[in-house]
Amino acid sequence: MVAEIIDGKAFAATVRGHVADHVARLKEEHGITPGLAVVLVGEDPASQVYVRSKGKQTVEVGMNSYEHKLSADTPQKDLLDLIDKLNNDSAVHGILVQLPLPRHMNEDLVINAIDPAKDVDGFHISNVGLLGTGQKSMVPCTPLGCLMMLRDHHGSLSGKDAVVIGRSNIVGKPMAQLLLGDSCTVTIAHSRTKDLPDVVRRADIVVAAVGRPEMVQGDWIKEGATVIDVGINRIERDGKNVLVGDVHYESAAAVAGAITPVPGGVGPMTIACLLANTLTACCRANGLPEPEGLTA
Ligand SMILES: NC(=O)C1=CN([C@@H]2O[C@H](COP(=O)(O)OP(=O)(O)OC[C@H]3O[C@@H](n4cnc5c(N)ncnc54)[C@H](OP(=O)(O)O)[C@@H]3O)[C@@H](O)[C@H]2O)C=CC1
Ligand SMILES: Nc1nc(=O)c2c([nH]1)NC[C@@H]1CN(c3ccc(C(=O)N[C@@H](CCC(=O)O)C(=O)O)cc3)C=[N+]21
Ligand SMILES: [Mg+2]
Repeated sequence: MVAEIIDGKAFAATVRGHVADHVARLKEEHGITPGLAVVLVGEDPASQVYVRSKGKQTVEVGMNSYEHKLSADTPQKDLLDLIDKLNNDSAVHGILVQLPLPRHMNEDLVINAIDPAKDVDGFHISNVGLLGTGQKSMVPCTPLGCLMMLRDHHGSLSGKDAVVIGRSNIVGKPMAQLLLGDSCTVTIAHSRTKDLPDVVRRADIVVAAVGRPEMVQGDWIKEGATVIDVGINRIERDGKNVLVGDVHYESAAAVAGAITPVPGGVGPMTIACLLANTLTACCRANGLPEPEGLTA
């Protein structure tokens, strides 16, 4: 079997197109422009790259982008004051604080200081609780992007065996909740899982969110399974810096039914879903109907 390549880059462009259309209508009919504030603390080069492309794409879909860059040694109190200001700024509909934060900061405390209605990452405990109980919430962007690609590829996910590798609060756990919501039988694997290859072999859907370059091998994959590779790992190969996923692409693509590439898979969908969430937050804040097909 040669896997179908799930083109996240193209899908993301389509999602951004829907967002841009809706934003244009909001402006025309209501004079409202959605605004996204992105806060970056410190100078991590990878984070700077993401923040730049988020800002660029925000403007491209017609939204306002507000970037706040704080130095790595900023006191936590100053960050909390900034979040308070953004919470109370009616031009700001979405707030994203880029993670990870410097070590002297308490990530849970900072995230939970964001107004849950503006928490476009979906990391606030209120949104986590709403998602876990099947209530309307802000859904984390990376898992939402994965879900959109899976629904697009399969139609219904009902009854499928899904394995999520990784149990982080930002990817693995919310991904598992979304798959459960679509009636998959969900297994969450992690570093203490016994015989991971054997667990993965049972899955119709594999979502890899581990942070270990090319760990998932082709001979772990059931023939015809769908493989979603969330991993973003920068490694050196033949003297060059390259980006690889958590899945060994070549061997997995030889057995899978469908697979997302890295780059060009989950990453672009994550940013498209951030814009979708910002639009959703703006519509909710103004009591207007939400865009269709852009939420879980
Ligand atoms: N494309 C995108 O938009 C995004 C990509 N990412 C990428 O996704 C990956 C995961 O990110 P994140 O969830 O934040 O990572 P974390 O480091 O927070 O979590 C990694 C998870 O993988 C598990 N794990 C580690 N080693 C193994 C192993 N050998 N076998 C099985 N499980 C293992 C850990 O288990 P345990 O809990 O037991 O330690 C943990 O649950 C990274 O490559 C990251 O860069 C992240 C966010 C967005
Ligand atoms: N509060 C917060 N929210 C996040 O959503 C968040 C975060 N912090 N911290 C870091 C991770 C990582 N992340 C990515 C987003 C896009 C790509 C992306 O677009 N990747 C491109 C390649 C980009 C490149 O070449 O480096 C691709 O996969 O094709 C990757 C990774 C969001 N994250
Ligand atoms: Mg983490």
